[in-house]
Formats: sequence, C-alpha cells, structure tokens
Amino acid sequence: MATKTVFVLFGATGDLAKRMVLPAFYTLAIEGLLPADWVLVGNGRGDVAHEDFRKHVHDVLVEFGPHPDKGPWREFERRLLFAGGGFSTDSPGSLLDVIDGARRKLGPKAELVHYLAVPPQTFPELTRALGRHGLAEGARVVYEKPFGTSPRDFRSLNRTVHSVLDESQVYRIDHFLGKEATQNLHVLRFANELFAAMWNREHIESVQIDVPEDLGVDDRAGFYDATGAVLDMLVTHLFQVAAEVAMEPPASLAAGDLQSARERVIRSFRPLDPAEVVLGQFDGYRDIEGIDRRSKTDTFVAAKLWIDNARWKGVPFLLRTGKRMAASEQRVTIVLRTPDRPLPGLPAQANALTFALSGDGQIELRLLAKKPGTELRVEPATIKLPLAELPDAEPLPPYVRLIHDVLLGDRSLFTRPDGLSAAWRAVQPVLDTPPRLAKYPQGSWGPPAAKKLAAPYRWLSGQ
Ligand SMILES: NC(=O)C1=CN([C@@H]2O[C@H](COP(=O)(O)OP(=O)(O)OC[C@H]3O[C@@H](n4cnc5c(N)ncnc54)[C@H](OP(=O)(O)O)[C@@H]3O)[C@@H](O)[C@H]2O)C=CC1
Ligand SMILES: O=C1O[C@H](COP(=O)(O)O)[C@@H](O)[C@H](O)[C@H]1O
Repeated sequence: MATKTVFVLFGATGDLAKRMVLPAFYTLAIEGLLPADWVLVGNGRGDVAHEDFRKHVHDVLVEFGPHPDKGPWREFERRLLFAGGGFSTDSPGSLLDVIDGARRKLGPKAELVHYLAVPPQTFPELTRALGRHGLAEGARVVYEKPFGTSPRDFRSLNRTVHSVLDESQVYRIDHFLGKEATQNLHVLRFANELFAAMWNREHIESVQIDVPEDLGVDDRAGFYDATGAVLDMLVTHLFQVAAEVAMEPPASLAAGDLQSARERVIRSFRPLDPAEVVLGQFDGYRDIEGIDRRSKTDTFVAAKLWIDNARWKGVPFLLRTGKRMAASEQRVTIVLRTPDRPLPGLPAQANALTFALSGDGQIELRLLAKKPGTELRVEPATIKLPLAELPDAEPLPPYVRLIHDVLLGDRSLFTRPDGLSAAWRAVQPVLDTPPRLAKYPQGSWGPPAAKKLAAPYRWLSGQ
C-alpha cells in the first residue's frame, strides 16, 4: 500500500457515498487500515465549504455508523476537503486546485485514487476529464456498477476507459463480490471435498440466487427510474454471484486466477430467453416523487439462467430480486438432488446448502435426517454457521474490504471487461424484447408469474 494517498470521491454527497463509502472509509481509519498519510477530497457540482463537508460526513456517520465518537474523528475530519464546481473536460471546477493543495501537504508522489460514486451515465465524461486534466496517470480508478447502461453503452464506455487508463488501473466494483459469504462460495467449495465433489449437475438439481428487498427507492428515485432492477441488480450483482457459484476451479486463489475463473464462466451464460424472465413494478411506484408518472421501469425481475457447459447442463439458476417485497434477504441456495432410492417419497428441495450474504454472512446446511423415535420418519433440519462466530473472526463489510483491496492494488474481487461483455450479451434479449411489465402489491413476493417461472421447483424464500 502506498504510504501517501489522495482519495477523490466523486458524488461525495450522494446516496452511495453516505450509506457505504464514507462509513467504509471511517471504518478503515478505526481499524488502522488506511495509508499512513492521506486526504479525502469530496467532489460535486455544487459548492460546499470544507467545513460543511466535514459536518456532512459527521452527520452521515451518526446516521449510518460507525459513530464518530467510536474512532479518531478529530484526526479524521482534518483530512477531509471538498472541491466543488463539478469536474468535466471543459472545466475542472476547483478539483485541480484542491488536489494541488493536498499534494503540497502530502508530497508530489502521493498516489491518486478516484472513486466514481456517481450514476453510470456520468462515467465517460468524468473519465475523459481525468485524462484531460492530468489526473489519470498512475492513478487507480474505481467505477461503481452498472458499468454501462446497455451492451452498446458498455462497449463505448470500455473504449473510453481504455483510451485514458490501462486496465491494471481500473477497479470495477461489485460489492456483492466483497461480501464474506460470497467469498465462501469459492473458499468453502474448494476447501472441502464434501462440496468440491458434488459441485456439478450430477448432484445439484437447481441453484437459487434470491435477493428480495423490502426497501423502496425514495431516496434515489432519479437514479433508479433510469436504471431498474435488471441493470441495478441482475446483470450486475446476481450475475456475478452466479459466476462465483458456477466457476471452474481456478489454478489458485491468487488475484488473477480467481478473477479469470469467475469472468470466464460468464461466457457460458446462455442469453436469457425473455419467455423465462418476469419483470414487475410495485403498485404505487409511479406516485413516488421523482418517478415518471408513466414509468415502465422494472422494480422486480425473476429469471431462469442456463449455463451451457458440461458442469451445469440442465441445471436451472433461478434469479430473483425486487423492491418493496415481503422481506429482505440475500440467499444463494445450492439445491441437491433427492436420491430416488432406497428411501421412497422424500420431500423435494429438502437437502440444500445456503449462503446467506447479508450482514456478516451465514452458511446453512439443510439435511434430511431420521427423526429420533421408533418409526422411520425423515425430517429436514438445518445446521447454521454464522461466519462472525468462527474463532477470531473479524468480518469486514464489503465496501471496507473492497476499498482496502483498491488501496492494496488487489483486483481479484473486481470485475473485468471480458466477463462484463458476456454478461451484457446474456441480458441483451431482455433489453431488446422486454417481457410485459406485471404489477405486484407492495409487501408481496412479486408478480404471480414469478412463481410459475420456478416450476417444477419453488422459490425457497416466501412461497
Ligand atoms: N445507493 C446505493 O445503495 C448504491 C449505489 N450504487 C451505485 O453507485 C452509483 C451512485 O449511486 P447513488 O449514490 O445512489 O446515486 P445518486 O443519485 O445519489 O448520485 C450520486 C451523486 O452523483 C452526482 N450526480 C448525479 N447526477 C449527475 C449528473 N448527471 N452529472 C454529474 N453528477 C451527477 C450527484 O452529486 P452532485 O449533485 O453533488 O454533483 C449525486 O449526489 C451508481 O452507479 C449506483 O449504481 C451501488 C451500490 C449501492
Ligand atoms: O447495488 C445495490 O445494492 C443494494 C443492496 O445492497 P446491500 O448493501 O443491501 O447488500 C440495492 O438495494 C441497490 O438497489 C443496488 O443499487
């Protein structure tokens, strides 16, 4: 890790910055995981005084934690600056001046890390502006997801990025890859022969990646209405998690090997059939302030994904996510086949390995076993392994882990253009010919068609 770093946070007063990035930065400070000397420069189109930005960060930490009093707030706040007036090829606003000031303090060799916590439509212009104003050389640049807003836009953005930056400078973040339980998809599997040996179509009947959310979109209506569930969650988080499940064994778990294995399997994702996709919009969505009254944006998507390779032939990957649903969960379930002999009549979908991704993460193994007693009765029972309870566990929230990886220069949990290109190819049919948008009541499990989509299986959460 460089000892001196100027961290530039574009979109510093936005939703992601307040919920995730600024709290992650403060957690890194508390844990002693930041470079020895650093400055964080917030950027935005408005003019915000340094003092007001510090107050904003303080308020954010009070609301989202860690509370300022839990760490070195006084020392932390004096390293926070704000550069207003936006940043574009035509005008750098006050960013160059503020960075010059930071470099005078830290020394000219301080490393630059840019974090683009802004809507994806703004990535190309900000990238060109980094090049134009001399802020790209030697810098690391973190792009939020989605990287692009359509397959064509992805290709264009990728060209722009590579005209300014070398691929080794680029960190495309997908925070689901930074979750502790997601990392166990490759670690548990490859560390235990029990799972390594059964990780194929012979033993696995189906896979579910289910991320219902009870929250809505009120705080980020503009962003969400221009994005929708397919781009916000499906082609991004759910596909990356599917790739984590489906990857072939990497040569090692070193950064390049792991990244390659995950990205490579996405090429085997069969383009989605719109007849196997359900799109929904919750009742009342169009009444939200900032949402188009005639919006056709999807707030729910369920899809059946097929992976065309020898390991997964015929195994459906059922993916589902939506806003304002009945519950908030993030569950990846590997459903095992039910032996057809010698015990007849066993319940379906009863043997399953689940990775619960939210919070610190949990692994669950649901097994059929003999119920103690005189009769031969088989019952499902669940063994739960909360990851935080492993000896000496120090679970890191995903943004903390991933920002730390950026500072270290470790790209293993970041996405690559070859994988993203394949992901966009797989989702293209749905963007070209979207299925009819079905309404669903708030607090439900989405449109009824999603239930039919799962048949002959059933969604393991909710219904
Ligand atoms: N919010 C979340 O929970 C998550 C968000 N993300 C990703 O993070 C990124 C940002 O999302 P989020 O923070 O929610 O979005 P916001 O709508 O809050 O936008 C963030 C900031 O971007 C700036 N901005 C907005 N529109 C423009 C524009 N047209 N030109 C230049 N700047 C603009 C604004 O700053 P200013 O007005 O100061 O210029 C705004 O505060 C997205 O790519 C999203 O996918 C990823 C994971 C979770
Ligand atoms: O990227 C996003 O992720 C969140 C869910 O993330 P988590 O922190 O709860 O794991 C989702 O709500 C949001 O719409 C999306 O942009």
